Amino acid sequence: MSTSVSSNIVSTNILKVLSLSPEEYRKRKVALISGITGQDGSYLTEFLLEKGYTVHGIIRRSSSFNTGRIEHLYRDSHEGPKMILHYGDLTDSTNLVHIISKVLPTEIYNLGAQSHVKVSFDMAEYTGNVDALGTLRLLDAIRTCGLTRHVRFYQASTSELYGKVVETPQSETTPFYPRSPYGVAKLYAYWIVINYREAYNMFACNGILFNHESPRRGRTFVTRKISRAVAEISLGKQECLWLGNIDAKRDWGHAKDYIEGMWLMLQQDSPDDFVLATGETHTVKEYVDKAFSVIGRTIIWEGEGEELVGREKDTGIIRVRVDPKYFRPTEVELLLGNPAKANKLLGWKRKVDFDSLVKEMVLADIEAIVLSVREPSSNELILDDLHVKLSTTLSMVFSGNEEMFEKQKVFKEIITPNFTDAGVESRV
Ligand SMILES: C[C@H]1O[C@H](OP(=O)(O)OP(=O)(O)OC[C@H]2O[C@@H](n3cnc4c(=O)[nH]c(N)nc43)[C@H](O)[C@@H]2O)[C@@H](O)[C@@H](O)C1=O
Repeated sequence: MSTSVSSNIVSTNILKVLSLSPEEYRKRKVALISGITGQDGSYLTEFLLEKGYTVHGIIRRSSSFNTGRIEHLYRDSHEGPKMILHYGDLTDSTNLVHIISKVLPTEIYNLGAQSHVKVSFDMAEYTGNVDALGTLRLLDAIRTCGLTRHVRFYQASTSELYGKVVETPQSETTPFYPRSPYGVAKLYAYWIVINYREAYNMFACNGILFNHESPRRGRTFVTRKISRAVAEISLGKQECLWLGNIDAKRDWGHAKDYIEGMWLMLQQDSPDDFVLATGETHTVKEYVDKAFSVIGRTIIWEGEGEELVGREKDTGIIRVRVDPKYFRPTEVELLLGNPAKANKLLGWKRKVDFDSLVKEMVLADIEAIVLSVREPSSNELILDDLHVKLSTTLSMVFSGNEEMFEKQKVFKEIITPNFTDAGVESRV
């Protein structure tokens, strides 16, 4: 199809939908997600598909695969796909206009960002371009397509806006004091959403989300870095974990719970901004302690500052050390959110508590390692050694827990054939 014919179809489509009332238009249930390949994007896609939406996602072109988290949702186009991916980028306005005019979404979730706080100090301009101006570009693309009255817009705002906090706990009325190029870029995005809401009467909301984690969290974020390391340590594949500021306090919830909150914001009668948080705060050190306790080990802390070490009680082995390279030029020391407004107006409440979150992440990482030993590249010796350590770890982790006991059986079924002589011969 030539470009001009395709453009004509796009404009005809827009004209058709503009004749619908916003209520009629919204009945189509079409979502567009930037950042669909990330942790939140993947959970949100599952959630919306379940609710009967057609989900479109914007993905950046990359020479390596970046769709691992949503691969399981992809169906062949001949089966009538419900998730459709488009190449695009928050730095490319023309492309955003084209995607929106083609997709004609009823809801847009702007989850795309350079989201790593430490990296934002190294890539400050890029972070501003994507996180701040990218939000403006999306909002303007909606206007360019004439869809301001039709589309509802969710902005992934963040507790990093509070930065050097001026009050605790932080709520929707707490003043902001961002402490990184990431936080500053998100501050622009927060205000441009409010400005477009007021200036053009758009249904646009900020979800001020505190840290939310899961087994799908990227491995450079501290919770996942720890859960992965603890899993590796339990299987004898790693000896020590190096961290930065382990006294930092965060309000950590489960990403799956927060996804529902995002959607709820767009289902209200009028647009507003909401904090989603657990109302609990924990230090990075507490996360480490809890993660090690999942594999039945206790960490004893010794020393201070950069000399601080975490020693395993039973063996005396140093399992945690501090590396200043992970420190940030300006740090956010404490975050603790007050989700009362979301509780009251959205009926939203987190379901997964801190202990369950840490446990799920550590177990998922153990599982991922177990499954990876099935790769043909593994060799017999490694498998043999791992089998002994794995059996010990599994018994400790799963003892006394009915639900986990079932999982242990599944793990054992998966790995056992790999470790028998015949299994190693035939499978590895
Ligand atoms: C809500 C907010 O949540 C996230 O931002 P973050 O809080 O910076 O997340 P993080 O897991 O990178 O750090 C948490 C804390 O842990 C400290 N920390 C210690 N040692 C290491 C360490 O080794 N690595 C990392 N990454 N952090 C460490 C670090 O200094 C910080 O105090 C993003 O999703 C962001 O997009 C967002 O919006």
